[in-house]
Amino acid sequence: MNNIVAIVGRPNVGKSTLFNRLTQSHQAIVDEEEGTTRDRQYSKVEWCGQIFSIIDTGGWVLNSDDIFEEEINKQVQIAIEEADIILFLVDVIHGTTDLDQQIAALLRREKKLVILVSNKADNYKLYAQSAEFYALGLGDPYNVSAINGSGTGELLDYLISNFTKKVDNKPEITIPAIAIVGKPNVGKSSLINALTNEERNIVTNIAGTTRDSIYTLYDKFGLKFYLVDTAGICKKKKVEENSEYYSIIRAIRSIESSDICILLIDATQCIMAQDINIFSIIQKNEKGLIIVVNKWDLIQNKNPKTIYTFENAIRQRTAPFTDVPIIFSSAQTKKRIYKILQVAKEVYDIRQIKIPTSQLNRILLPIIAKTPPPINKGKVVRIKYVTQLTNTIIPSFVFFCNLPKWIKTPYKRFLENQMRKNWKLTGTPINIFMREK
Ligand SMILES: Nc1nc2c(ncn2[C@@H]2O[C@H](COP(=O)(O)OP(=O)(O)OP(=O)(O)O)[C@@H](O)[C@H]2O)c(=O)[nH]1
Ligand SMILES: Nc1nc2c(ncn2[C@@H]2O[C@H](COP(=O)(O)OP(=O)(O)OP(=O)(O)O)[C@@H](O)[C@H]2O)c(=O)[nH]1
Repeated sequence: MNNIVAIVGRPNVGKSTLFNRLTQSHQAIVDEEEGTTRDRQYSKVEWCGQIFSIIDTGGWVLNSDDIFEEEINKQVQIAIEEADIILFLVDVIHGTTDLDQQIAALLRREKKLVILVSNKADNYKLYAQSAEFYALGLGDPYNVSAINGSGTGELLDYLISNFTKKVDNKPEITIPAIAIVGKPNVGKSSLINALTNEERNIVTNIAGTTRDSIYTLYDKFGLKFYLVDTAGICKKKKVEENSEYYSIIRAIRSIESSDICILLIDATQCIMAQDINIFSIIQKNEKGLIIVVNKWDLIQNKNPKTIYTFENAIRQRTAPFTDVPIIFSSAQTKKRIYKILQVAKEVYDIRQIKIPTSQLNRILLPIIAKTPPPINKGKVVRIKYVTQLTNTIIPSFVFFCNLPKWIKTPYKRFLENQMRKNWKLTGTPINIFMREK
């Protein structure tokens, strides 16, 4: 499981600029494709071989200039509880404000590691000014300029040198670990209860260190699986219950610790921005995915078109990742809840698919011959053969060709779609790599 880093600070100190700087120029690992829209809230970063998740608290409020101090304080509190390291951003051009002092006071009270970042230090003259931040009582300020990038490499070095070693405590790798995630009130607890009620077969309940995930083993309906839960949840108070930021930061840990995510959406609301946020975290973590439309019992006058309309709406919003099972169920009436587990197991098995090289080439080469990569600036790209990589977490395929760099995202998508048409890869992301040969 990865470390989680949260960026906090008052509006306008440059949180989103720093987030973009850290995630874009230093290779956000999953977003490397050109043309993918990046959301500012969550990303995975790789620095010197270490992968971590980074969250920008500011991303959760639309017009953050107007947000109340109370809201900022709440977010800082959640970050303190849930993140591993906090980057506290201040603005060296503007200097210390009352709100900075309030946030610092909150941060000083806790034991969590806080890195004080003095942003907008675009030149040496400004570096000297950052001395005023010592008064915040959080140690040395780190001078960075999110805009021109200076200091950010050192900041990342320091950040990763402070990571705690995370031991993945999932006991057996051959059993699927399933996380049930979704926005507040969609029915996550109800589904877990429906699946596990009167359950007498709980074999183990392995709790890791405080912030790690808990894996509970179930042996039910002929299926063995772990349900992933996050430690430290129960002490949450009412105030935080409806905060999207809170539900997201909680979801991140469960998602990272699982193989398969069951994303619950509410039938009475269909698919909304908050659902899409969680969906994209699942995608970025390359997990198996099943979308469950819960509370299906509340939809009146269902006819064959109803499901079709729902499915369409979901696939439109989640494009281009549309090869995902969608199940309509009710945690309350228990309709189709076992189907969810069956499909989860199917997706888990699909992730282990091994396609023989001969089969890949027999099917894909004629397709490629018929629709070759487009000629780009006079360069003709020839794909010679394709093979699957072994020992990968998700199915990963290498296409050998003369000019790998000239194969762009649309053609890779075309190849992926062809693979999905010819092999059942539903519910799992796949990797397509181009290599020179
Ligand atoms: N000079 C300078 N300006 C910066 C730097 N980083 C950010 N800014 C500017 O500061 C302003 C605020 O930046 P944002 O990244 O939107 O700040 P934020 O903290 O995310 O703000 P909220 O969305 O309101 O929470 C923008 O005009 C940025 O261009 C920097 O390193 N140097
Ligand atoms: N009609 C109907 N109501 C449901 C169903 N599933 C859950 N509910 C109701 O929806 C409400 C929220 O359910 P929870 O299981 O607490 O939702 P949750 O996602 O765990 O909520 P948070 O803990 O806030 O994240 C409760 O009142 C449930 O009784 C369903 O399938 N049908």
